[in-house]
Amino acid sequence: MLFEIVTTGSMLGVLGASYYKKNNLNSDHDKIIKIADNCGLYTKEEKIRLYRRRYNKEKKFTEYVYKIPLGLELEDFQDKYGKFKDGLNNRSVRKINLKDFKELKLDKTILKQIQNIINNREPVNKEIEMEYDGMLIFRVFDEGLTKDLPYTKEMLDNCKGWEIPLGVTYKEFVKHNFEKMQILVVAGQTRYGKTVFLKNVITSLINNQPDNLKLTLIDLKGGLAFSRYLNCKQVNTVAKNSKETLEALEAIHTEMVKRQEHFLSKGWEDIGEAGWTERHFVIVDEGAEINGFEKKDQADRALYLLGEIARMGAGIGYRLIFATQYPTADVFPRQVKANTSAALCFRLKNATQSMVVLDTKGAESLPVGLKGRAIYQTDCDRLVQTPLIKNGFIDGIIKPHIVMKPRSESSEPQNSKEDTKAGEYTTEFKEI
Ligand SMILES: Nc1ncnc2c1ncn2[C@@H]1O[C@H](COP(=O)(O)OP(=O)(O)OP(=O)(O)O)[C@@H](O)[C@H]1O
Repeated sequence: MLFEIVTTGSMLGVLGASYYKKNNLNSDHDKIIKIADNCGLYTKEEKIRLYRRRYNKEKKFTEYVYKIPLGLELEDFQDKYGKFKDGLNNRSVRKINLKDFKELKLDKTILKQIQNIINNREPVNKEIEMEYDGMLIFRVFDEGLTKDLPYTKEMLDNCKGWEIPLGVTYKEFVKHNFEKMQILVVAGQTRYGKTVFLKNVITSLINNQPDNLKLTLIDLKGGLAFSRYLNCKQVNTVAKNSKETLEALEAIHTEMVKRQEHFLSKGWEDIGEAGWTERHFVIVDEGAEINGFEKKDQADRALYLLGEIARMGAGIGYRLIFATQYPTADVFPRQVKANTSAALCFRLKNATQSMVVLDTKGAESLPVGLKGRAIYQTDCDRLVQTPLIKNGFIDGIIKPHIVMKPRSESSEPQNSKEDTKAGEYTTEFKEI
């Protein structure tokens, strides 16, 4: 009996799926034609004409190739992107999930359960992409960007060197490479995923570069978010207030100046040429708090030092991540903004804030309440879903890297010599 139901169910599922695909193909093409018509994308003599259609099974998209009327160009169609996208997503579809048949309960409600499976409808979530290559290429992806991306070990294994898993777009996995883009600004309204992303960065780097990573964590939200990393051997400092922040930044600055002199004396152009493998990451969570330091001269000094790390640091092995929920012009040290090559921007309050971070509007229009959704800006802007890393997963990864460190009230870096004054520590340069 069970076998019959499952077999019948599977057959219905297969038929349903192929019915869905066939109709889906036709209706998407019909819709594209109709939307183009309604948007005035035709001339007196001609309308767009389908030349070829092909389904890419692996990447799950249908490619429609259209001949477009003379006098129209790709941009005319791209301008109507929103209309095409909404038009292709304006309904729900019957979707039979085969795995639901496996979960059937053998009781008197069985027919009802099968009916529910067959009548199941889900909103469509397609993404489109347009390109011109003598013809207009219209790619309709079966699935748009996911709303939910768990962080996995596979993602981590996929990252090499100084890469970390940044997230996914609707069509690919995206990594951020700190060797190529050494400064990263992270912005977003509260509770949209900044801290989770920073924990992703720290955990990924600890796992992939355990012997080369050095971390200075400046957590001006009280130090709780980063507390689980406190005893990791890669963590040099966790600074939680203005005093500790200044001490840590002064120490880094002193070290940077010495390192620069050393490079000069050796004739090395950068850390690559020096052959040094260590990278020192300075991660600031809630950079806007610096402006709120009690003494203005302390705030100015801290912003200046961060600016110096951004200006001088990249070539000699320093990396900076500056995160804030209040991206106004005065929050960003000028040098940080000027030297930033990448930004990850979650939803922001308004277009002005978006302009500060991305130099363009858009972050204010990201979906309300959708955590982890962001614009990743490098040489282009990409809409991404960032991975959600769970604390249990983090603890498993960092466990082998935890060492017992002496508890100290001060945030003086672990490798500072006892006789150095606060804000000063000695770096021994090792040639390899
Ligand atoms: N990528 C993600 N995917 C799904 N949910 C997420 C993601 N990132 C964060 N969240 C959820 O949102 C909550 C808030 O995230 P997070 O603490 O990173 O926010 P935040 O931007 O740092 O906020 P605040 O500025 O107030 O510290 C998390 O506890 C988690 O439940």
